[in-house]
Amino acid sequence: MASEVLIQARGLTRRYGPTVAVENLDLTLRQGEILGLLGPNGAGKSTTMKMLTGNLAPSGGEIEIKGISLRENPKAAKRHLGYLPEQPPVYPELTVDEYLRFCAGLHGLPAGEIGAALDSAKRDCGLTEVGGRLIGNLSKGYQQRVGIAQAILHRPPVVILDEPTVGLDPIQIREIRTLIAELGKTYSVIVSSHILPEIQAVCGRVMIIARGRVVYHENLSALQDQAAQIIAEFRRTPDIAELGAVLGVAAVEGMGENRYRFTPTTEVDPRESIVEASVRNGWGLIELHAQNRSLEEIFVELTSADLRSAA
Ligand SMILES: Nc1ncnc2c1ncn2[C@@H]1O[C@H](COP(=O)(O)OP(=O)(O)OP(=O)(O)O)[C@@H](O)[C@H]1O
Repeated sequence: MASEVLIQARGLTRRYGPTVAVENLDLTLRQGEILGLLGPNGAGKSTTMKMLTGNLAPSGGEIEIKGISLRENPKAAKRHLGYLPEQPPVYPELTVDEYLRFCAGLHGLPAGEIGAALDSAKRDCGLTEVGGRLIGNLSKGYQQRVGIAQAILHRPPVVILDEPTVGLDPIQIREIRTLIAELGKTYSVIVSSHILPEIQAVCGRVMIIARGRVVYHENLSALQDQAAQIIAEFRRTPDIAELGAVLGVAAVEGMGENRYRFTPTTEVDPRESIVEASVRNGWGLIELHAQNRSLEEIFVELTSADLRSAA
């Protein structure tokens, strides 16, 4: 049985004057998922997250959190969300405990539950030892943990983290990634990043956005499948429709000078059929090899293809 839908956004659009920051974006988050929102700087990730968390009114579209309309009933809908904005909202002059206690009040936790909520959020985020320390004296990685702790204090089913590793050193990045993966066992998470390996490390599903539009939306293994490609070169120009119809070919595109790039289906290796089709049609196959593109290359291709089509 499919798990419960926690966030359902349809046709989300946000304009800033003439700039369309997010355009007609649909997004679904189900129970137990870690969804990655991946895109280059300025793609619209923060704008999307601000809308999803009720911190920015959309110019168009609808958002439901656990079936509650964020527009019609924002207070009830937001109760199910924890949010870490791109700039962590921590107060350097407070201790970790003072700050989390203050946040517990903002989340409306009953006084009798605050102590236990603090203990559990600190435990989940590896902060138990630093409760009495001033936030301003903590490393950036620990400050980020504090930001995450305030997002989970009230144990919301959904946690939304905007670029949680920006500005951290490689060790801190690794620690925060591990923490997000751990959180994914308890919470459903949306995490944004402009760094592909980040999303690869923690997410099951990825949504790639560029210039405010979704350019790819699938699970990561499907993106991995796209990475396997076959390159062929012919003496004579083949019929592209016939190439596309070859057994095992999901897609084909010309690379110029009678070179073609094939994306195979996941079931069948099309190389033998390409050879047969070439012999049958007299295309003169002179080169055929498999090539594995990195996910990084696919990401750049997807996001820059969108830039090209916009231009
Ligand atoms: N308050 C604003 N006023 C005008 N334009 C804005 C505003 N906020 C964002 N934008 C524009 O909207 C677009 C999307 O911005 P957004 O911050 O959502 O992107 P992002 O993917 O989060 O990028 P980054 O990782 O750099 O924060 C950009 O072109 C940005 O310049």
